[in-house]
Amino acid sequence: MAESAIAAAAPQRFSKMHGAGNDFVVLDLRGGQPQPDAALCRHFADRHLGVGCDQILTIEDPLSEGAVASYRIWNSDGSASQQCGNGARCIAAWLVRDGAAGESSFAVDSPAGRHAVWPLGEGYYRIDMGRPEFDPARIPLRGYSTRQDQYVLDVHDTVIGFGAVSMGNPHAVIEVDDVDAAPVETIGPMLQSSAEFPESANVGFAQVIAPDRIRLRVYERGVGETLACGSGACAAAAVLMQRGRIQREVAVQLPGGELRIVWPDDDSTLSMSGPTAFVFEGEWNR
Ligand SMILES: N[C@@H](CCC[C@H](N)C(=O)O)C(=O)O
Repeated sequence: MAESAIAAAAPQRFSKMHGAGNDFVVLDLRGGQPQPDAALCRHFADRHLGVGCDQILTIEDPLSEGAVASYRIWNSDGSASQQCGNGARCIAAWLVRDGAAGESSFAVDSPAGRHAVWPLGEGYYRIDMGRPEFDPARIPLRGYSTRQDQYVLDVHDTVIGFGAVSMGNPHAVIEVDDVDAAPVETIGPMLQSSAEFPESANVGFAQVIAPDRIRLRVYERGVGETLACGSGACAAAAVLMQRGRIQREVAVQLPGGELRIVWPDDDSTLSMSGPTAFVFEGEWNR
């Protein structure tokens, strides 16, 4: 395994956090410290040989005027993502604990853009996740020139109907009758590897429980099924709101916890609220 610059500059302090069970190793790289390479990310994420996490989040200097910091997202397989909803809340909590941000609203930058953050108290945060992007070219979803409420693909003789949206990162959303019985481990990787998703996708399985409540499981790109996916919750809510299946404010029940999504209308941005938790602090000495 290749040694990266960050591994050489040991010890590297980190925070272990989670948001609704989606867990993270958080590295403070402000001041221009080097990024971990893909091999080091995989090592951090390894649940037997490393710390164990779904994603590595790196906190860096702000990219836009007035933002407190920026962050990047690395999946457990070492691949980079543009967005992480649960991660955004954890970054916000980390910055508040650090003193870089206060208890009033502030802004952070991600690869997907700038996000307003509202501390809600008791570890809860609301994040402005931007406008859902349904244009197939921008998801990206190949083979379609116009957006559709429902796409239908035949992948290895399995017909899959799904909605598609970008929350900064690509998502497919499949509505199911019973989320407990959803074929997450088979259809998830199948759809991810289809040629129509050139950058793969996070695949959500959503069950409508009531007009203001859904259940959701997500097979994440670069990870597999996680206990919660914040951007996946936003994506599922946006797709089902667009179809008129649910109200514009909805609770999303995930295996690891509950998130609240509000998208007042198609022209507004969508916000996500939910919990954060610090698990432990550590030093990486390899
Ligand atoms: N768990 C995250 C999403 C993390 C990135 C995703 N796996 C991707 O590759 O796009 C969330 O809470 O949004």
